[in-house]
Amino acid sequence: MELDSLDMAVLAGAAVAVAYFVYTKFLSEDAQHSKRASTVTMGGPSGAANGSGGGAMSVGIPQSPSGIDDSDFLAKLKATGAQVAIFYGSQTGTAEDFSLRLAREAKRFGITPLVADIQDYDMECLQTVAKEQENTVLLFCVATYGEGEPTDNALEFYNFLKDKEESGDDFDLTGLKFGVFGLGNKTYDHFNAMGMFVDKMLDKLGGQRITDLGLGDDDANMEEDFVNWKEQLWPEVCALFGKDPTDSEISFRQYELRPDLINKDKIFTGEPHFFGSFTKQKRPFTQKNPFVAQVRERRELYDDDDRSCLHIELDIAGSSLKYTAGDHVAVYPKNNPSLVEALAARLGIELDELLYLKATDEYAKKQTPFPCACTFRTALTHYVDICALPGHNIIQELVQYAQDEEEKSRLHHLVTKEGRQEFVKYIHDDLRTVLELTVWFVPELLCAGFKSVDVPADHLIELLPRLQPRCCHVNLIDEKVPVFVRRSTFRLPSKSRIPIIMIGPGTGVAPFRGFLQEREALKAKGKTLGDALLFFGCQHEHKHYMYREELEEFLESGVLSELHSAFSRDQQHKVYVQHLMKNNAKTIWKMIDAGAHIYVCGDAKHMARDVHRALVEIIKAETNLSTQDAETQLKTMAQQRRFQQDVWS
Ligand SMILES: Cc1cc2nc3c(=O)[nH]c(=O)nc-3n(C[C@H](O)[C@H](O)[C@H](O)COP(=O)(O)O)c2cc1C
Repeated sequence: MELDSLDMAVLAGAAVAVAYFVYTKFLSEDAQHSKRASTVTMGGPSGAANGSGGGAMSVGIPQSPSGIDDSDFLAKLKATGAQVAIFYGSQTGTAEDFSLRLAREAKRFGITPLVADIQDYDMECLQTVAKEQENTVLLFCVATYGEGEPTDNALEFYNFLKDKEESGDDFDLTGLKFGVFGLGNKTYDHFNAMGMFVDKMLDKLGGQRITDLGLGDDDANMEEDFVNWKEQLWPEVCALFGKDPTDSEISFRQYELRPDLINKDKIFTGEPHFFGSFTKQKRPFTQKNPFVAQVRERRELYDDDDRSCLHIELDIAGSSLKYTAGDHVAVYPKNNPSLVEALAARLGIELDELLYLKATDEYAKKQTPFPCACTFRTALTHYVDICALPGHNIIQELVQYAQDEEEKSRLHHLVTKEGRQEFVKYIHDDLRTVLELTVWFVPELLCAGFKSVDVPADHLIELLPRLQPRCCHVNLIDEKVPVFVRRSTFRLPSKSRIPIIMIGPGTGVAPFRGFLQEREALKAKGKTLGDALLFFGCQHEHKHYMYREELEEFLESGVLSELHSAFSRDQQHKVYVQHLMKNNAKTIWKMIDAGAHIYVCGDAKHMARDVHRALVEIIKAETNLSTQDAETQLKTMAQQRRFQQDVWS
């Protein structure tokens, strides 16, 4: 069956099950692009699964062979002679990928880069760097999460800067040359809060901003924002080091093939970090060491030939994985085997051949782009995102491999200033993946593809972004999937008698199923339950009303007090959850007034905004407050964690 779009909700039943939701968009059965790396939500009452694992593991990514203390940034700068240091604060890899791209480009200009995970260094040394290394440029690529919070790896740096701000310490960064690119999404309330904060603080502490703060918006076009920012950045940096900013045509390889380093006893098979971790499972299970869970149940929730939404239960018995209702379960995806085969055929490689890619720079933090050695099949299946939309950097590198002059100039045009609009249309609007660009020879794409591009497999693999934990359709046919728990801040009130209002259309209902199961368990223990309202919505009642029976049972047992469902396409005028909320304005206000907690889960772009607007209107209408005051009230509720959102776009 060919699917236009696939929504998958994996939801929990008992303590051994987990829940997640996925959005994967298929361009076609064969050329698919994963539109959104959505995280995953735990369902079921909070819990843990006990048991024991076993076996030893070893680290797969070699450490720097330089012999210097890896946590001493100043020493590293001196040893490497780095002229530009690029720090990243990244959760799902985009900021890290951008940092690596900056490093590659620096090399192209003849400037020595150093890429650094922001959590790896003690930032107290920045003052000394400012004084002793006045020619060094520090760049920061930092993403924003949660309610304007830093990524996990940038938390310490954030606290460090906050501390400097509040303590008024004499921490002087005069002379420190810096530039910041923030990664965010405009559909969130706190757009790029972390990027803005880092930029503001470095300036406040005396640093010298060499280029304006860049604000990337992945709701619009992050790639374009990044390219625009770099266009201002490089002339400044090149001027500092006496380089020519137009002189960047030389290809630069970050990794080289090193068959001599292959140890036949240590061939990775897709493990994200530790050699042998898939076969010898040893607790604790984390992102680097996921638990390989058995798929226990898989069932279709929709009755629709065009769309699919799956309920999947995973067995986490014996894992000791702990979760609280509202947490997410992340899954390591795999690329579609038929796409891998097709790509291999195009690249002229034998999939079972072994591959070892080693950094050309011995000081590079990552000595291999992913665990090596492995087969080409493993690399293309588990480690690189073969369905990514190509950024400027990939196209720029492909130019040199185009055999046909016309194709060469068309490709080149896409990465020039004049070709900017065409790039956006050709790649982003039309969702054209690397595969389609260079490889895919289905007849209708022949004219669009660049079939003369003869790129070596190892170079393409080096350029492709690393496949990130999320969910992928291939998991649906797998019996086992590597998973780990991502903590969320989406939490039930500490006291069960506090009323709750849940708004979760579509797969946004997933965490609420977990909340209701949690309440059921609390009720069974004799706890008093406050009122609970659920606003659910879907297109068609008879096709997409997932978990209807279960929700009605919760209603019957009193675990759920009221269930309001909106079926947007079942009548002429579209009805959404926000309309039902307005119809129930008085009840909602009474509950808010009584201390209710409000939860919104699902689409950030339209639903969450409309629901936010509806709440403001309800508060306004029931209290006679001005719009501004009603908004302030909702903001205060958010600060008190009485208004929580888990949304994605
Ligand atoms: C759960 C979640 C929360 C987010 N919260 C915010 C936010 O508050 N403000 C913002 O500007 N962007 C927010 N974003 C968007 C990310 O910052 C953006 O996708 C970024 O590219 C991620 O970079 P990374 O892949 O390096 O982690 C959020 C994304 C997710 C998935």
